[in-house]
Amino acid sequence: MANAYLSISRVDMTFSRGGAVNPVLKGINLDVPRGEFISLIGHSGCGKSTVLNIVAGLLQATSGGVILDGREVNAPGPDRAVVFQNHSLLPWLTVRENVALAVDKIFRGSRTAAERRDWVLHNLAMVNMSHALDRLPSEISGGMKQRVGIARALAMEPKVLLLDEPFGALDALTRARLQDEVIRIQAGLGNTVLMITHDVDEAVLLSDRVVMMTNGPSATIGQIMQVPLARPRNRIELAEDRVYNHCRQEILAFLYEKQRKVEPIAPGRAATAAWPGRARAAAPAAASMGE
Ligand SMILES: Nc1ncnc2c1ncn2[C@@H]1O[C@H](COP(=O)(O)OP(=O)(O)OP(=O)(O)O)[C@@H](O)[C@H]1O
Repeated sequence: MANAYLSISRVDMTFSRGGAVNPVLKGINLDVPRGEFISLIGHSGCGKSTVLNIVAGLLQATSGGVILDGREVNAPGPDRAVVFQNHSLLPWLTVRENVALAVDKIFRGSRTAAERRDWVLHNLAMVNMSHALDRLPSEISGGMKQRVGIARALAMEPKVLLLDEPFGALDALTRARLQDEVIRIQAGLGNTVLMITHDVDEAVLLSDRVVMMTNGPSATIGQIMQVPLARPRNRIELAEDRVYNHCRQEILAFLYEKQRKVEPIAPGRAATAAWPGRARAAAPAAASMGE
């Protein structure tokens, strides 16, 4: 793609340990223009985090590589901020200090102390955390911790924001509220985002494109779907929207029909099932769901 900002080219990844070889990714190609919001969806264990970690520079691909804004990625850097499912705030620092640590590290040479302080406050205000600046991570809820993690990532002004199931550990209502905040922030900032999710609605609601991965081993991109929904998006209005529901349907069909995942049943497991009377009836349904 001529206008690719982030380019993942011919990426293969094989993990080897003690003679065992695990070919996880095969031929991953993805070009992302600047400002695009991409979701990566696929069954558990197919290699989504491996893709994200390669883009983050935390893992080196076995072959192929990643180019971001014309430069090859081969180590972690401040141009790629990662938000993980479980917050990674330093427990002995307050909300404000956690964000300030990253801001000071990146902008010490280019912004004054007052500018950096204002920038920390601005980003925490953006995620509605101004009321808890001086609290420790242990004194705030899980959703608030994720907000601080998002503020910290945004404050770094990364070229690409990498979100690894950022709302995965939250209850449904908190998750919805945070998704709405990300929609609002994204409308203003237009970040380039690569987000891993297991949630079909989340993928459709937030993304410009949804990238669907095949099952491993040697997982690859099976399908890419454009989400032709105007922004800003409103979850309540979209619930009845024909295009929204078509997009949902397409992802569900990919995951549960084309990439139907059958978990292997260990020898002898069926016979020793906890509910012997129900084992035969329950097995097919359980086997069809990878996630
Ligand atoms: N550092 C590593 N060393 C060895 N194997 C790894 C490493 N990281 C991932 N794997 C293996 O690669 C495969 C893909 O893992 P990965 O975490 O990327 O999948 P995923 O799709 O993100 O899974 P989930 O949705 O459950 O988080 C798994 O078989 C996993 O065991």
